[in-house]
Amino acid sequence: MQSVAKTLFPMSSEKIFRVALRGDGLLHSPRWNKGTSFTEKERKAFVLTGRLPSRVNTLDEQCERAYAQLQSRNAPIRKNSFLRSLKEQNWVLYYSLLSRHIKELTPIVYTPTEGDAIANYSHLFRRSEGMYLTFSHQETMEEDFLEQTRGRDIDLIVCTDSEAILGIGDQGVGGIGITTAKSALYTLLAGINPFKALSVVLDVGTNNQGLLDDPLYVGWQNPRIRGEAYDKFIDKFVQLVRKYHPHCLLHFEDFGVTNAQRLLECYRDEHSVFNDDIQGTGAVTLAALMAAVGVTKSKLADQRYVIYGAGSAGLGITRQVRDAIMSTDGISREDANKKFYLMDRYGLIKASLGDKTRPSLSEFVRPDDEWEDVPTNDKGEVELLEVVKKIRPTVLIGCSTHSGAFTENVVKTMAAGCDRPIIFPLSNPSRLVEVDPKHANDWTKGKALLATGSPFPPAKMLGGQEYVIAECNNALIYPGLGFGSVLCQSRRMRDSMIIAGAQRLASLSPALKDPDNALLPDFNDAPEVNFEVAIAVAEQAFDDGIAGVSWKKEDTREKAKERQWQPVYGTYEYDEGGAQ
Ligand SMILES: NC(=O)c1ccc[n+]([C@@H]2O[C@H](COP(=O)([O-])OP(=O)(O)OC[C@H]3O[C@@H](n4cnc5c(N)ncnc54)[C@H](O)[C@@H]3O)[C@@H](O)[C@H]2O)c1
Ligand SMILES: O=C(O)C[C@H](O)C(=O)O
Ligand SMILES: [Mn+2]
Repeated sequence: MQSVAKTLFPMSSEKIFRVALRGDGLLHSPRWNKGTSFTEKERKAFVLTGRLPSRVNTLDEQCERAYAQLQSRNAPIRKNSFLRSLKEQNWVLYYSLLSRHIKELTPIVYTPTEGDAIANYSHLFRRSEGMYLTFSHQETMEEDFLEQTRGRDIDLIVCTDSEAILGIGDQGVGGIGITTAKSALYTLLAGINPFKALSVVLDVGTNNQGLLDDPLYVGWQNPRIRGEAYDKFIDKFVQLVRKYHPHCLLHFEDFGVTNAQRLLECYRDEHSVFNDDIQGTGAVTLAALMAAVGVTKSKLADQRYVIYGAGSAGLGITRQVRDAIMSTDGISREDANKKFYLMDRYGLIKASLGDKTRPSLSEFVRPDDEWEDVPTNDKGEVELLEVVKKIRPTVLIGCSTHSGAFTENVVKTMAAGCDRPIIFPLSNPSRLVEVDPKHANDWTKGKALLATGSPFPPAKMLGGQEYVIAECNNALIYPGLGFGSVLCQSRRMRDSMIIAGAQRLASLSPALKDPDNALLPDFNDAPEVNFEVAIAVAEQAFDDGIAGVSWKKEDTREKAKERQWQPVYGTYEYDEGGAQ
């Protein structure tokens, strides 16, 4: 695939906008501001002549200047704050710059750097972005919500309660940063109009002691609300979304493991809701696994899976792959369940763990008698090495936040038991990875099929050639899944739509053509890939009879192109009754 930004975002637009803002109001609106790109005619019409230096720049020139300014900052976190400030000033310039340097700049505005920005949110704070709905102010929730959404046709709402941000845990109000990052990627990679997207932090307090003790913390300094009061607060918010924006996609991000699955089940039959950590991660990992079994010329059903870290991502992956095994290989649910060995902080999930495991894991609990002959640690837990020795897994997936858990011994033992071990250390940010892919590659003499959650440099294969480490991050699929459902106004995000998206992504794997190539498409191609995913999702909604639009399935591709927001300047005409 060739450079995507060029095909998706042509560099000129004939669009004419009627705009009501003038002067400073216009220059301070990131939606409308063009900075030095306002034409002579616009400068006169919008009283900008004395407010701007005389030279009119093209968008290319603006991007060149902004890129040079960015390069003068060395630390990724400083680049992150520069780009945040650019987003506050001018959306077209921000997204245009990112789309020209996707692979270089995504890690700056998203994982891993955004993790550092979130962890330091209160200290780096300059300006608010998005919507802050706080438990202690819930009596004004509806007013607060309407204040920012009135008159806006919202397509997408990304929300978090910040309990499990990336792999860095409870981040309190700083979690707003993951919602704005996820939302930015919806625009960058799928063309969701940023004016139609909303980022929301549901501030229900925090159990992060560092934040509770920090005098500069900007969120609600109170222990996390739990139980019925929490459920009511979340429900109040969801019902507002349903009431005012019945067609929008509600994306849940980084909720804690005790709430994520529960909330998804609670609302998915009444609104288009999507949990990225469960469903997005499940879908992208399924696509990577489909590609990997294509390389090993086997089937998903032939594998023995060890899933290390049975939280939202671990269980989401397990269920997604289990469902695919059932539907593509015609195996019963019970038999498909048996192919998975789930592990968590108490070792292998087996029956005698009792209450230590969550009810949602019940289908995958291993019987105790299966493990009677296996040594345990002094707490009676079965550790990863023992599981690997006994099961001889062909697939080992990490989503535990346990950095370094896949030790040399574990990886070498696995490699001794199968020809091409499939090893996906998916924990983010990079420093939490279960094994550095370079080590996994060396310890398996280049035989491992690898994918990680954050970007890593290529490894060297035995013959000296480079092995590109696939970036198995949900960003390769969630923008497309979301855009697909928004496009066809399905009002539900069905499993069948997610599977259609995963299959489309798998069909784009470079490893299909060359087994030594990466398991997933390069991140530079993420816009094109997400576009294809969106088409597959919308077409599936038509097949399922739940597309809510008047056009026909055959028109999906064309409608998708029309619907995409592009980071290019239109032409403005002043109109008192125009857009603000
Ligand atoms: N690559 C991706 O697209 C992607 C997507 C989602 C999550 N993730 C990453 O996966 C990790 C988990 O995310 P999540 O949303 O599932 O979080 P989560 O909190 O729901 O789950 C983490 C699970 O790991 C378990 N765990 C913690 N320490 C462990 C240990 N030492 N050994 C075994 N298990 C342990 C926890 O008990 C919990 O069940 C994070 O690092 C996150 O960044 C990656
Ligand atoms: O945000 C990411 O990079 C992926 C994922 O949703 C995560 O929580 O790690
Ligand atoms: Mn996440």
